[in-house]
Amino acid sequence: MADSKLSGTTTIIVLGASGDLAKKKTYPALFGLYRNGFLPEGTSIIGYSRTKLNSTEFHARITGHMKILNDEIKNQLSEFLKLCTYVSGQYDKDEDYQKLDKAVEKAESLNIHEERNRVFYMALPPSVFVPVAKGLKKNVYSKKGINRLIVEKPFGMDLESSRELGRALAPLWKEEETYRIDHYLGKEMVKNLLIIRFANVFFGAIWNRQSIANVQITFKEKIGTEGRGGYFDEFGIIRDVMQNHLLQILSIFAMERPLSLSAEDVRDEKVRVLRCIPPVKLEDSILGQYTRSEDDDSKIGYLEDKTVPSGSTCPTFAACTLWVNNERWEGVPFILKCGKALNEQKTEIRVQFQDVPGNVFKDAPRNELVIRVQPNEAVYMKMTNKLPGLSMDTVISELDLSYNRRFSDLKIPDAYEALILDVLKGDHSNFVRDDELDAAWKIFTPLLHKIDNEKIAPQPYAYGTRGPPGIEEFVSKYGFKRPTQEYNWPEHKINKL
Ligand SMILES: NC(=O)C1=CN([C@@H]2O[C@H](COP(=O)(O)OP(=O)(O)OC[C@H]3O[C@@H](n4cnc5c(N)ncnc54)[C@H](OP(=O)(O)O)[C@@H]3O)[C@@H](O)[C@H]2O)C=CC1
Ligand SMILES: O=C1O[C@H](COP(=O)(O)O)[C@@H](O)[C@H](O)[C@H]1O
Repeated sequence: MADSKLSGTTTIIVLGASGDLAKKKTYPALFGLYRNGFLPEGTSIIGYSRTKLNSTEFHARITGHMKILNDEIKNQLSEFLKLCTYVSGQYDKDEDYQKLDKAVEKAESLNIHEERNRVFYMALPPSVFVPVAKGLKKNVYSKKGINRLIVEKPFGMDLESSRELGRALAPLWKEEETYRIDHYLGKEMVKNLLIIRFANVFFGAIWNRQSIANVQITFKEKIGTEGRGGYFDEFGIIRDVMQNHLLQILSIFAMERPLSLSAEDVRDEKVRVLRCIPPVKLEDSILGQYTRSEDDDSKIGYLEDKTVPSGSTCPTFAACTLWVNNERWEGVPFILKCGKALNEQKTEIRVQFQDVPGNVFKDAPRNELVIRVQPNEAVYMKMTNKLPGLSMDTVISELDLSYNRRFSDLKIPDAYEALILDVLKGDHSNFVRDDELDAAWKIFTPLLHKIDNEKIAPQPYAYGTRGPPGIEEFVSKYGFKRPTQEYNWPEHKINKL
């Protein structure tokens, strides 16, 4: 039952409905599902948070980030808003939750179905996860249907706090009722990884230490922590992005073939590979913190942000090399890099293959497979080709699967849309299991404690650059080789015309 598709009356309750995540991600995703007919018939959506808002104010808030491109969408939105109501209340008061329960019952009474399912989405800061999970279980839990609880990251600050959170939630919500979101698992290209790897015989054959020299998983953002400095400073870039999003990508990239595509089989393999990774060492890491831009005065340094504590040593950039000690990967460096206030926005996996053995050509650079998660989803393989003409000169070219050309008529769903739909279907495959979380924290906790306790000074880098100056040397230390030949991607020329 717990893993089945919801039917009957379904109420989605968004806790923290007045907040940033709810307005930027949760409600736009729910609207996307509504427009595409993916919400179960008779769904109601009830927002709950402390702020007192009337219905007009609430609707204005949750629609602020929705793209209303034409009249059809405008009409759909006004129908969608009829499903969305709001209740204000505290996170630690039984009587407020009972008020919420009454509102849910009222919405349910409009439907004839016996079964009454409730999906609770905690778009909340972690400090209130436990009181809210308790209040909901005690006062709002459905006795006549299925209950599901969606929990946002961060799941703790380190191994111990994550276990503590787990111990507090476990007696209230069963593992099969809990959906821990890592929204990168809902991204199209991350979901595609399983298919690229296990449905293509040629990739299957070279996915190992014999062919692959190194793997880089990179997350870059152009914006800094503007306005979020207070929150960010407690966590830093490793907890914000690397320990979750990048490690999730690594685990799917490196895991063995699952027995089946069932959630437990997939997650068993992810856990198994995570357990082969020893804790990251400080010597295998480089930390950075951005300073003022050299050419744009509006781009201030991290420490100049008024929400950041003065003298903070919080890293806004990190590169860490992980080792997967198993038969497939021993000796292959997995370089995870992430940072804010950098030169570009992108998330990609760059697989660099070994040198050509016994090479007879003057300049045959390494092959690379690039899986670009965002923006402009693409899979391309950089290969060496004969330069057309009378010589035997070589040129770097590409086998290119650019989604905007190949799948131009298909829409790539938003990650949150895909994940909320999975919750409605009862599919846990793209959610983080408790033992997976534990294994992920074990890899990063010793390093995080060292950074926090010893206040390891990050290297400064200017806003809008590629990161700390040492990054080049860092990646080349792990065997990454930049080609000596210039590489021109034809689209660059087209864009310049
Ligand atoms: N389908 C498509 O959309 C395709 C697009 N292209 C485009 O062609 C261009 C070149 O492709 P590609 O070679 O894959 O990517 P890049 O040249 O952007 O990056 C290649 C590697 O070199 C590093 N690097 C980039 N600039 C520097 C620098 N100045 N100094 C040192 N290291 C650097 C990058 O590191 P880091 O990531 O850390 O910056 C990355 O690891 C890109 O813009 C790419 O998007 C190519 C093929 C297909
Ligand atoms: O979880 C987080 O992710 C976002 C980046 O998400 P994306 O889908 O826009 O790539 C990041 O900005 C934020 O700091 C982090 O908490």
